[in-house]
Amino acid sequence: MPSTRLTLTLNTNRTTKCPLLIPSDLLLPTSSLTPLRNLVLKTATSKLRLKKPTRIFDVLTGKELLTFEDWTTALRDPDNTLAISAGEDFVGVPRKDARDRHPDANPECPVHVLVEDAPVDQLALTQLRTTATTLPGMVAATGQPDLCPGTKYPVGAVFASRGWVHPPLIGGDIGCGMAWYRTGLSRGQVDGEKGRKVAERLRGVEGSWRGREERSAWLRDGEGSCEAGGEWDASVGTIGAGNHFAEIQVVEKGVEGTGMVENEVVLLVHSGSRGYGGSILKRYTAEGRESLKEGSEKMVVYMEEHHRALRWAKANRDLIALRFLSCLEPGEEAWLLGRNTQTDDATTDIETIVRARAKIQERKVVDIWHNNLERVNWPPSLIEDTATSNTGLEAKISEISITKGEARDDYVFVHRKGAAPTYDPEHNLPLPILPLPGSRGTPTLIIKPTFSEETGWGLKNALSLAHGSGRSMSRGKALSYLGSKYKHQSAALLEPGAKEGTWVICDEKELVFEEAPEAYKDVYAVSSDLVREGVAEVVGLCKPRVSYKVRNEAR
Ligand SMILES: Nc1nc2c(ncn2[C@@H]2O[C@H](COP(=O)(O)O)[C@@H](O)[C@H]2O)c(=O)[nH]1
Ligand SMILES: [Mn+2]
Repeated sequence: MPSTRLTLTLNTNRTTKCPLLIPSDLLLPTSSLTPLRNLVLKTATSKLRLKKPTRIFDVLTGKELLTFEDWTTALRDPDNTLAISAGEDFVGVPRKDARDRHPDANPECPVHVLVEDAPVDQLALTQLRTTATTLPGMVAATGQPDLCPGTKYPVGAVFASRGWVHPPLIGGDIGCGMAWYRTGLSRGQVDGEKGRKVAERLRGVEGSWRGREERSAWLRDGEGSCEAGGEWDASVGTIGAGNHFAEIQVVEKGVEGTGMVENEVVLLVHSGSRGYGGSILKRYTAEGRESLKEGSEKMVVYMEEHHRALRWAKANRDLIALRFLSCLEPGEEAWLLGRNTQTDDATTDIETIVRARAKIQERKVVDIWHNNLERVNWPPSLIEDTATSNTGLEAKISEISITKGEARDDYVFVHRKGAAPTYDPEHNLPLPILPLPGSRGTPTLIIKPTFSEETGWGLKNALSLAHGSGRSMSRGKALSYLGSKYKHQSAALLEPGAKEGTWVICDEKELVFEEAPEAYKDVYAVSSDLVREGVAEVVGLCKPRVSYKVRNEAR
């Protein structure tokens, strides 16, 4: 039997590869698997420079090679590739062959990639294309310019499907999103050294907010209660780990009529459904079946739970804003509720809580979910309406048909994972502005979605835009590379380099490096891709002054 040729690649970076010839005597049914495994792992150590390789996956199927049968199946395909892992699970979406393809998969699914200037990782493109062509029901996929690789599915991506929903595509942080709130401060109160004082005032915003009954009252909206249960509700009003943040920004270039006024100060809150969303996803992926058929009992219940988590996430952002405003505008009575009382069983009358939540809405400029699922009319089109059709494009685009379809072929489920919507689902109207944040050290652009015949009225961008600049380095890489680059200067990463810089509150050492501005792509490259593709305009700009991630309040 001739020897078998294959390729080894890093599980976490498919661009690093090396060839390997397996001698035929290692593949006899009577052979032990140990020499074969050792040869592969040893080659990975020497040629791929992987320090401690322990697991081997078939890239085609994503299956870990454990038994003799696994090995023979994997080596049957000429030139197959094995992904070598240092212990982590398989990264990416398996490319199943035609025999295994789901009957509702669409190998011809159109994939738009709106990227030219922004750098994009090959693994993210592979994840985007593989997901679009293998999961059932896919009708369109779009890679936004902030596209980057996820564990299995990409971030900065939008997938539209018919007849199926896929909970893992939007991930566990259901309802994560961003909201801008106006504050009563002006730039003179946050520029330069003043920013340090403002940062100092941001205390009492960690840990559970007040008592159970007050939280329960806060978690009521126009649809009733969106409580998740004591365990999860205790975290409402908290920012959470990772790259969630609340940031005080100066509006450098405002946008008339939107609440973003030049030289005023706004608060950008980025948070989601905390542990609650993750607990939902876990239940729907526990059995390994990740796609839900439309109309099945499981899908209907998932959609209900997902909707509740979206509402919870909004209530969370509003409560974070209340807690921050209580520090920023201490004399304002409406925000007093944001302060924690000494005892957990103290109660406030429900009226006060309802009033405070209403007051927060008055300060809100925009609030979007960037991890969510939505049923929308497809393909997007203009509704010909004699009342508006002669009054110019602006009037026409407010009539884009987004959620009105009834027949099955009229609508799709848009899955957003790290992608902002271009319209307000509640009022079914295009959104006037959206935040496009860069990082804690770079501007947040104010962008306006645009619609035109050339973009298929939103088809090309799947009615979505980039939600940020996206990572240029994985967390792991940022931690090791930036951690050693700034080894003796980590404190300097938390202070503004110049008058216009940012005071950063981040009492978690690893997060300082993982979330450093250098770990993100250039926000201007992302915006120029959106503008060139004809899906957005840049209409204004904010700059960060105080960025709050996490504070050890005992200090
Ligand atoms: N203005 C700030 N922007 C930030 C910060 N940290 C991250 N980011 C940007 O937000 C998005 C969020 O991405 P998500 O996938 O976690 O939702 C990210 O792409 C960055 O561009 C910050 O501290 N301040
Ligand atoms: Mn997010």
